[in-house]
Amino acid sequence: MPYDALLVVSFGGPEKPADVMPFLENVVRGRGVPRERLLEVEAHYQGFGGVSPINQQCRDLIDALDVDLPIYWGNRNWHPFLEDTVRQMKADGVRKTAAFVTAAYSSYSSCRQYLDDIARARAAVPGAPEIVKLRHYYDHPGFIAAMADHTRAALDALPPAVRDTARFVFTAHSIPVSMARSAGPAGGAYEAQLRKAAALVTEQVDAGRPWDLVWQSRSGPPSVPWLEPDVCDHLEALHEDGVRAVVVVPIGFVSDHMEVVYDLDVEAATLAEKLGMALSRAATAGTHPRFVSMVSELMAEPEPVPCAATCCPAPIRRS
Ligand SMILES: CC1=C(CCC(=O)O)c2cc3nc(cc4[nH]c(cc5[nH]c(cc1n2)c(C)c5CCC(=O)O)c(CCC(=O)O)c4C)C(CCC(=O)O)=C3C
Ligand SMILES: [Fe+2]
Repeated sequence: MPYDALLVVSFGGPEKPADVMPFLENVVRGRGVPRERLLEVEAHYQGFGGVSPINQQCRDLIDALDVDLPIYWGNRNWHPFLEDTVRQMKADGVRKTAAFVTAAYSSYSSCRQYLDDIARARAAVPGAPEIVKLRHYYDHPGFIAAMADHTRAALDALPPAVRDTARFVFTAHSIPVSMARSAGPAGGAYEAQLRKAAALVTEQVDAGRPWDLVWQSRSGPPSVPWLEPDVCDHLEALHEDGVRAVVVVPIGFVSDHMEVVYDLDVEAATLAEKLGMALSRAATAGTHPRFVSMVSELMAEPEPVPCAATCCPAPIRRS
């Protein structure tokens, strides 16, 4: 193996009430997210004591990893910041590290932006180690097996009377339609990869069961089109079609983020309750043993070919 360390790269999240606004300012800097949306999202975080589950999820994953090398962790938007981590790696004499990013799919937000974060952190640290981002893993047997196990468990948790007719509703973070169009080397990769992952999970759990892919956690100004339908609108539509039960599978996230514990476990769950629809939410990959072993498997693969510079381009911003 050519690496002498593993670097886990993640989004970052607040860990106390006073962190929430500065964290959100970091996330949306220069991105045209309306103030009202920001205040709404702030309230979601404050409703959970100002703590996002994401950082603890990163610590749990790092504890679970079976990797015989030093493991480092750096975030885009909150402590520990990637640049500080890269500085520490340099001080420790790391020369070449693999980077595992906690986002499985191609798009500007889930791939290119992390590459840019890594490049910026390296540029700020003279003599920084070489950092090799591991490949996309949305269709890796480890990720799929973890999500299939969790989907099966969520299905089994539904009342027996509605279990056979329950629909699988896969959800992922919505992104602007323009970002979806330019995702991956030939465009459209975010949606195509999500569809592939959802199909693989369904095939393993119960081939032939009807499933849908829908979106959640829309941000940005209302004037900009984002991927639709939203998961809540979709639950209403399913209800009107007579569907009585759903298994909601957050296939777009690799661990429980605020989007999962608020937008699904509070918002979607409240709506389902109102509609009289049974809803069971599948766990995210988290520290599932097959997801954990996947990381070592990725590190043992030949070094991935880097993405082309034109892949998943940054959105054009008017500000
Ligand atoms: C594709 C994608 C992923 C999946 C890939 C990945 O995992 O990276 C993801 C993950 C996450 N997004 C997160 C949080 C937020 N995302 C926001 C805003 C945005 N997300 C976008 C896309 C994505 N986001 C986009 C296009 C925006 C608009 C602004 C911009 O162009 O960048 C905002 C602003 C407020 C709002 O929601 O409006 C927040 C607070 C957290 C942390 C949650 C926690 O604390 O547990 C995580 C893991
Ligand atoms: Fe986001």
